[in-house]
Amino acid sequence: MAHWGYMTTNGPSTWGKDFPIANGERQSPIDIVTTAAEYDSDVLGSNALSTNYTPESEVKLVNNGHSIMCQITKKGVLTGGPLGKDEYRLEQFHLHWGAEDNRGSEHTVDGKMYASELHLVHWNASKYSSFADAVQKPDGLAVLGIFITPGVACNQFKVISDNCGKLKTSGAEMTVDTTLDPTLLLPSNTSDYWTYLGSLTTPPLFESVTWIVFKEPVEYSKEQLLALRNLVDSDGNHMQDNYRPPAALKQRKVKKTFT
Ligand SMILES: NS(=O)(=O)c1ccc2c(c1)[C@H]1CCC[C@H]1[C@@H](c1ccc(O)cc1Cl)N2
Ligand SMILES: [Zn+2]
Repeated sequence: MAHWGYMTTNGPSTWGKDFPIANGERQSPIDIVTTAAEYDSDVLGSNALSTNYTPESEVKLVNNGHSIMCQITKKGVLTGGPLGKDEYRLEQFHLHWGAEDNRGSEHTVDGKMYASELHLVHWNASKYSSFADAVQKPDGLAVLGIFITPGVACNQFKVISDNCGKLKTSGAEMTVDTTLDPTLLLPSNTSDYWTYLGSLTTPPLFESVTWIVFKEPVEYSKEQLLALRNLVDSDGNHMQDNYRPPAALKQRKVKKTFT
């Protein structure tokens, strides 16, 4: 099969051919039905989700043909909440977005799509020796999902959006000599989130992700969203609508930390 992508010929509806797990029991993203989510108090209090990220001193950006990715080199740790005592290390972050503001996120909330969704990908460093070792394990990964809506510019995201023009083509990489604190990419409220067991949202679709999706969206400016839409993918087309539509919930429950 031609390399997977998001076009009619190689998009999400065709992925099951090469990646049968596409129709698995714990696929992502999902539509979050807010009234069906179960309040779970034990992810609060002492066991609150906690991020302890070290600001990057230089930023490594990669156009990997499907998204724009920032490879993390410092030792950022995510723990607590649904992750219990396990410490998950920040490996990279990337985004998904639409051709227009009315679509682009992967998770939806009662059917509502946001303009984009930022993913901070972590691997379970308490149990596994590397990202590659963790990527296929059922408790191997944890991804923070942050909804993005058009509004004021996000200053911390400027280092990415200001450099998209230099990362136009698939495979382009660059290192920017500036600091970036991943904590500042998170919404101000990190206590209210939904969480469920799911998968990577692109091939290889491994069912190894504990998803944590924050309720509060963050704002990026129109220009910052346009910078993403001007990237070029591995087929030479504008990198837009690089989101997978929601998969079936099947026998899963979504938990929430707020009433
Ligand atoms: N939308 S997402 O956050 O669910 C997502 C989906 C697929 C992949 C990733 C993130 C990223 C995360 C780190 C690995 C990378 C990628 C991959 C690359 C090389 C590999 O050998 C394996 C993998 Cl999984 N694939
Ligand atoms: Zn993603």
